[in-house]
Amino acid sequence: MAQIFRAKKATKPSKHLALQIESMDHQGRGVARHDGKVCFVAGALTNEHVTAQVTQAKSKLLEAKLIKVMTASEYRTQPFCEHYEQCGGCNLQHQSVDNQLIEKQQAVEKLFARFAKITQLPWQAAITSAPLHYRRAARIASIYDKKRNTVKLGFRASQSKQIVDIEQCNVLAAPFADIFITLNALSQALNEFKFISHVQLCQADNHNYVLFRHTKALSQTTYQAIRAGLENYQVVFDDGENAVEYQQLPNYRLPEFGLVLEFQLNNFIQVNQAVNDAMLHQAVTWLKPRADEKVLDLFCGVGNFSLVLAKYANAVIGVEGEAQSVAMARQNAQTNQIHNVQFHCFDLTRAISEATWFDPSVDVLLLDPSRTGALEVLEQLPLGQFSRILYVSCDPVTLARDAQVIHRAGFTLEKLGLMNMFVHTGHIETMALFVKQQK
Ligand SMILES: C[S@@+](CC[C@H](N)C(=O)[O-])C[C@H]1O[C@@H](n2cnc3c(N)ncnc32)[C@H](O)[C@@H]1O
Repeated sequence: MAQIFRAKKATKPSKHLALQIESMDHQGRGVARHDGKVCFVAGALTNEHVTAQVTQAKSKLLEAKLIKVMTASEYRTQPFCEHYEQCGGCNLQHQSVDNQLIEKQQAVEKLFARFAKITQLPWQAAITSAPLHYRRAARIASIYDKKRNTVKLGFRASQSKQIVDIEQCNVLAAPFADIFITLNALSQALNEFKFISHVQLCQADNHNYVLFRHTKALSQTTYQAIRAGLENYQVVFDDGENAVEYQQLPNYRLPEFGLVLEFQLNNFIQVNQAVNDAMLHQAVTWLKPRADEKVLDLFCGVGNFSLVLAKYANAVIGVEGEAQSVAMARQNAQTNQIHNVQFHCFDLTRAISEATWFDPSVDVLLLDPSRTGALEVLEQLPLGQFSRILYVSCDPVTLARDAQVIHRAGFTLEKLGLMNMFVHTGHIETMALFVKQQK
């Protein structure tokens, strides 16, 4: 039987579209319209006229790659980093810092109007940060290329699993900006570097830490060579099975509150120290916890908010899902001699009927969830028992969704403020104060 061979269809690159950018979304992408569809263009700014090529088409949405800026926004700036085009890190370097905040605020307004049906937001001044060297913690990927017998070290490329070789990163805390040179030299000199899956950096207040996560045992020679190459840092190793051995645990100080918090490198800590200090100050100023009040701090980590609030309130209950963070929070309460706080380990997506920490006499609720938000717990808590709810959010979509639940429970959004925790990135961090309406 004759076989028919059909020539493979060549994938046609889509033609370039001329687009007028109308606004920016909550991920920092330009938003335009084309043929009745919404089109997202990463790298484009409001009011720009650009050409772009469609990379993904859905029934109502298009995603397009920026080809050329025909008319530039007055807020367009020259990116400061040579890796900007490839690295998935700081995707807003082409936008002035002030304008980043304005656009982020507008993106939050749209989400609140859409999900929570709240308009006229009570904006307060944003918490801002130094634009460079603000990141005290970061994770560097380390990938072994078997074919070439080389190790690639760097950050993930934008929307990809590829690693971008980094030479210098100027948003990292100053002691780490050039560390890639040393790490690359070590990876070339040491055969066993191929067993390293990632390197974690952390500028604590006592030392600068570098953690090497390895998937196979390393020889003493490799341990010593890594330590010798990084003699100005505290080097620690994590084999994924045994507890990491620290000569001294990393810590950070909260000078305004006279606290020192210890943590382990796999615990969550707020990445931008200056913004964290200002955020804690703002939380106390907005909440005004009184000496006769009890506070519930959900998603409490190593006690960042709980221990501060315990200085003002009658008692604080902190709840956190990661056992090791809870252990650190308890230790931090002890070393700081704070006795009116208790910490509980609990997965806050679970039924709170199983919670031993629930106390119907708590007056104030603070929530600081990860990006998935706090819907499960908010829908279960009898919100009417609280007089104030402070929501610290790292995702405006889940904040707006959860705000609807709080709003429906009879609370008014009284204050809202951005916190520019991750300058030059599309991340939006927000603090929202809800106050129970008087009947
Ligand atoms: C954004 S961090 C905030 C931590 C702390 N409030 C701070 O300021 O450092 C979110 C915390 O929520 C915890 N978490 C995430 N999902 C959780 C869950 N389902 N139940 C309980 N805790 C969870 C994480 O381990 C992390 O410590």
